[in-house]
Amino acid sequence: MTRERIHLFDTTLRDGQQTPGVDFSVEDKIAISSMLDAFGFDYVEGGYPGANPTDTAFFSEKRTEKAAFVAFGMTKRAGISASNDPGLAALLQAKSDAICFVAKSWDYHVRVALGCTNEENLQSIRESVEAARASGKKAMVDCEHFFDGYKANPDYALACARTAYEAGARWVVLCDTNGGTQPAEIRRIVETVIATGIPGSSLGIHAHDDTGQAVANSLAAVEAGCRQIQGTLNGIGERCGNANLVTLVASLSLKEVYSCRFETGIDPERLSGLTDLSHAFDELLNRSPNHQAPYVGASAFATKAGIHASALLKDPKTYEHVPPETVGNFRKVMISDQGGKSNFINALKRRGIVVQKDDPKLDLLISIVKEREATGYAYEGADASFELLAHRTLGTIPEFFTVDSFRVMVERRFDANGRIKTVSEAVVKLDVDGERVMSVAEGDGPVNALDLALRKDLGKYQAEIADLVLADFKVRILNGGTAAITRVLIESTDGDGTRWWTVGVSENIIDASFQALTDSIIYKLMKNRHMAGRMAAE
Ligand SMILES: CC(=O)SCCNC(=O)CCNC(=O)[C@H](O)C(C)(C)COP(=O)(O)OP(=O)(O)OC[C@H]1O[C@@H](n2cnc3c(N)ncnc32)[C@H](O)[C@@H]1OP(=O)(O)O
Ligand SMILES: CC(=O)C(=O)O
Repeated sequence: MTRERIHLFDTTLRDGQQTPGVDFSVEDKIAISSMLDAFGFDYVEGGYPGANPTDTAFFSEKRTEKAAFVAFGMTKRAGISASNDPGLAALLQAKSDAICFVAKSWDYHVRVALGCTNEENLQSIRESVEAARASGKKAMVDCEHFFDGYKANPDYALACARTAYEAGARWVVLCDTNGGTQPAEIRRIVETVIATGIPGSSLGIHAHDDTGQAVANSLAAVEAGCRQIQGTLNGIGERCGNANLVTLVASLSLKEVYSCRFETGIDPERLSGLTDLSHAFDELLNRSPNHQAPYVGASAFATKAGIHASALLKDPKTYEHVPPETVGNFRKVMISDQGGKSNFINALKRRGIVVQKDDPKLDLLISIVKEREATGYAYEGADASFELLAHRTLGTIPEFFTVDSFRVMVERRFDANGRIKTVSEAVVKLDVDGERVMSVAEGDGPVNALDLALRKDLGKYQAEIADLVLADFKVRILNGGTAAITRVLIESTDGDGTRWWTVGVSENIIDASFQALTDSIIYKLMKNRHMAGRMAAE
């Protein structure tokens, strides 16, 4: 059976730019448009030339190779001709393949926001589309507030869509601008539009996520006949965002109900790059990826529940709706107090530690983890500390060094110029293979001083930790008041780029930090001996 083509229209650089806190530079736009182009989206809407210097500069060149490069802007203003409208002129001059006009399709908006007559608005739509086509560009019309407009005055909303279609718009896009329309309404209204004679092959859907249903609304529109979907990477966009194209690409490709009927322009081999695309975009925005994002989130294929882990080990299909690798994600069975034996066996196996289900040491390890988690440890986020704890409990770890004592001082004093200075100094005494080692270091703060002192002299192991770097340090206070428990998570990295996380918990922040710091060093020494880090290296 031949499949119908769904055209994917990305508006990350236009509607995505309307997200509070998001502000793209020209360089950002260049980088993002090439990512979108390479991934295989059909249309890349780059912004609104003429509205601001960034967008005008961005449209001074065509920025895509395969995707159609689209400029966005409003239809000509009422009361002036198309040839005299400066906004329209900027759109026509932009180096784009197509123009996507935003047009009012709710008579209430025509009256209140535009202040012109319904007929004048239809004329603006018609003449704008004709002007775009006359300049050799494809025209599309985003019918703003189409669904709300249809509910208020169906004849007028339809007249706007029809005017765009008859003027030669390649796509007439039905917009749920305020994002409140429900999937059943979308389906019914799209079917009605098609019944009036505008074919689904010319209709698009632009859904906002104000009721958390932008993806569902887009799919409902496709089921009803629309063949273009507008959306954004990771669903960014005005207010609650736009339809998430990352989710839509995955569902259209992997869910049989869609994949047997439809195909997109995205090469199936690209699908395994979906997680990377989503995360690379977040990197560019300088924000952490959403762990619970469908398909691509770090938790999308993660479980910490023992019953789930047990079944996953027998067959991953038991708790996965699609194989994680199809979208470039991976399965993660975490260690936590929700876990039973299977969870632990699996987690240990991935670290190269083999233990039998009936081994009493396994029961001991499970009870230690559960006890420790009850006191504030969190091994889900501290793989390396978990691994060390397992080795210690199973008796498979060498004793590299022992800590005799440490001391940290924080002193506030005047420096030689009479300025107030706070100095931290740490002293660490270790036993390394029978040799007593004492190190003293000053640091920016007490934890920094302690870290420097601990790593200053590790006797015969010193050269081995030369490339160890502390990448991140997170402190969490677990209960309020002066007797609060502190959890410290430390992220470390080394010369080969491996990253690992260690944890320490104590009523004293310095003590909690010291535990996490020593775990990090011991893990590094284990790793150097190929006794650790299997999972980190996978
Ligand atoms: C649903 C959406 O997301 S639509 C896209 C919304 N995005 C943006 O607005 C971001 C970019 N916009 C801008 O930078 C500015 O609004 C500009 C440069 C486009 C226009 O700026 P200004 O000329 O100062 O107008 P301003 O922003 O104050 O108001 C919009 C004007 O456009 C008119 N207008 C709005 N939509 C349309 C339309 N579809 N067709 C014709 N005119 C329109 C309004 O009636 C209003 O006219 P008025 O100035 O006579 O009251
Ligand atoms: C055009 C657009 O962004 C909207 O109607 O939501």
